[in-house]
Amino acid sequence: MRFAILAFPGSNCELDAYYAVSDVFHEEAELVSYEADSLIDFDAVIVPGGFSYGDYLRSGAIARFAPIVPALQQFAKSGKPVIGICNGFQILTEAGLLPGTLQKNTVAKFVCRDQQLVVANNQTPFSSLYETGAVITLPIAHGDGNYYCDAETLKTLEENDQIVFRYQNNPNGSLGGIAGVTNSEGNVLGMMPHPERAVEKILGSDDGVQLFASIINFVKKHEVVSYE
Ligand SMILES: NC(=O)CC[C@H](N)C(=O)O
Repeated sequence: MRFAILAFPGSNCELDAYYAVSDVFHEEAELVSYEADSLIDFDAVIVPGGFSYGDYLRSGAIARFAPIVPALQQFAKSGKPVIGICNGFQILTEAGLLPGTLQKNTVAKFVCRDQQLVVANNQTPFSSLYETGAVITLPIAHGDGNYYCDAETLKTLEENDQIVFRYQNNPNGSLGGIAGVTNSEGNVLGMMPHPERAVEKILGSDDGVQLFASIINFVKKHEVVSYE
């Protein structure tokens, strides 16, 4: 299968994602410029972390207008998996592909450390190989990771089982300790922690392995929806 890994000016985690997919999982990966206008022939898209456009205005707020974004929106509509990690999550909320927004951490600091998470839902293309309720460790590294949405949206997220990961010992003030959510269709995930930095024991954790393996399983098990 083929992963597209988007690269915006200021992205800095695209090579980590590329390494995880190609060297650890031996799947095809291609870096796709923010200036491209098509995602035809890809099976999954990773919107990686970083500081797109210097995080000016708001994290992700400028990237949302990049030429690749209409193709990303169309790709997401086709039902194929899209994962936004950290700045990628911020871009997906700004692009209207995920509910809610990411505000400044309540501690008003950039927080960079290993973080325990609870897998809140394993019935998604991104989490099927975890047990629901499992506690996993992934690194976090963000200044704007404080997830917020209005009360009605939170109710919908809970009723539809769209919350995939929650923090233990909430590091950033996120509503309900939310660390990762999907769209209502379940094929777009945004998460602040970095699974691509936790794919080998030597990195301190390999708890991100099941996440990528879940995506690969999902694509290989399902007939690929044709993309127009
Ligand atoms: N690692 C990242 O992607 C950083 C995300 C974002 N720019 C922040 O600091 O909140």
